[in-house]
Amino acid sequence: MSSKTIEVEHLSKAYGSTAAIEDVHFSVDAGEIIGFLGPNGAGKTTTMRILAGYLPATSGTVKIAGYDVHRHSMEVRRRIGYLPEVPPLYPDMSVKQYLYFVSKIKGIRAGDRRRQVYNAMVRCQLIERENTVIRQLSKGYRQRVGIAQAIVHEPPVIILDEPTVGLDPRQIIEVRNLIKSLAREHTIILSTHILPEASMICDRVIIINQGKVVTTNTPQDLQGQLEISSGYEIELSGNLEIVLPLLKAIPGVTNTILDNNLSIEDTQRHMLRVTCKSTTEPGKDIAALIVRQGLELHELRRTRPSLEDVFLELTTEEPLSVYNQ
Ligand SMILES: Nc1ncnc2c1ncn2[C@@H]1O[C@H](COP(=O)(O)OP(=O)(O)OP(=O)(O)O)[C@@H](O)[C@H]1O
Repeated sequence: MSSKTIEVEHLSKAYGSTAAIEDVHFSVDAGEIIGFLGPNGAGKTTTMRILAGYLPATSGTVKIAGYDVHRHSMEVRRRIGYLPEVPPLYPDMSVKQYLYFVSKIKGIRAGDRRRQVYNAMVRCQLIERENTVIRQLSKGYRQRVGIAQAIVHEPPVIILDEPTVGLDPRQIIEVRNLIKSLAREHTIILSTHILPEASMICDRVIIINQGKVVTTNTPQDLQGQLEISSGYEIELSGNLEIVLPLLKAIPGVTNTILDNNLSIEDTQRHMLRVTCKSTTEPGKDIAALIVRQGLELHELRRTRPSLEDVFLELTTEEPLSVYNQ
């Protein structure tokens, strides 16, 4: 049996003539926490539902702990906890009643229910609200109940679809902390359209756009992927011919890119982009060189890569950068 806890291969789903996802593939190791990140309509919910066994794929396979979700759906359901976008709560039940109810339909043995419901409530910090009727709970607490129902049968894999959507900032922090606390004992895959959320919680991020996986990487490496954003934007006038090679020779500088589109011919003003290694700060040397060579420096602005840049570069059809090499 493979050491991968989740294996997704060539997964596609079409709704009529709409291809929601196409040839999606990735794998997740035991204990990993993976972010499935993409803009609205990217295919996150479709993928989560197929993984959880709630939606048949058009083609491709998903294995959870070695079991095919389609052919061994009962084995798979025992091993996953699923929080859909809208948690399946019964508003008239108390938290405890609801979790007992769920534990029963999930097939937990009668003798184990009390302990497992209690554990789920402890882990989701629900003990103080165990007798509160669900309709009286805040959205943040309701989401905790949603997570408690996903973990009550102690599954090794948890699938969370947009777990912080619709919560206020304080509740978002609480739910994120709760998810992180679960990561030690579970393999978690969560979908989100919020990039900082993925980078804060996850070991790895899978970016999906228009139904296709665009990249899979750690948040740190994703950041490094867009070196072009690290550098300086410089507005200057004068003769660039001599200065460009000298700029390239400054330690730390990796490239100079002249933005011809923004150059203003008649005033001899140029927009220049100088990229540099993200660990270096050659701004002072760049400015000194420009001035020393007799050019006029109008503006020098530091630009740093952010995960947002990476995300937008990867998921926006028009390239963000207007700079042509
Ligand atoms: N039941 C359906 N019938 C037809 N098309 C659908 C259906 N469900 C989803 N789609 C389409 O499939 C694509 C992927 O949708 P999906 O809900 O999986 O994306 P998502 O990334 O979860 O987006 P969101 O965050 O907006 O829910 C979209 O183009 C969507 O319009």
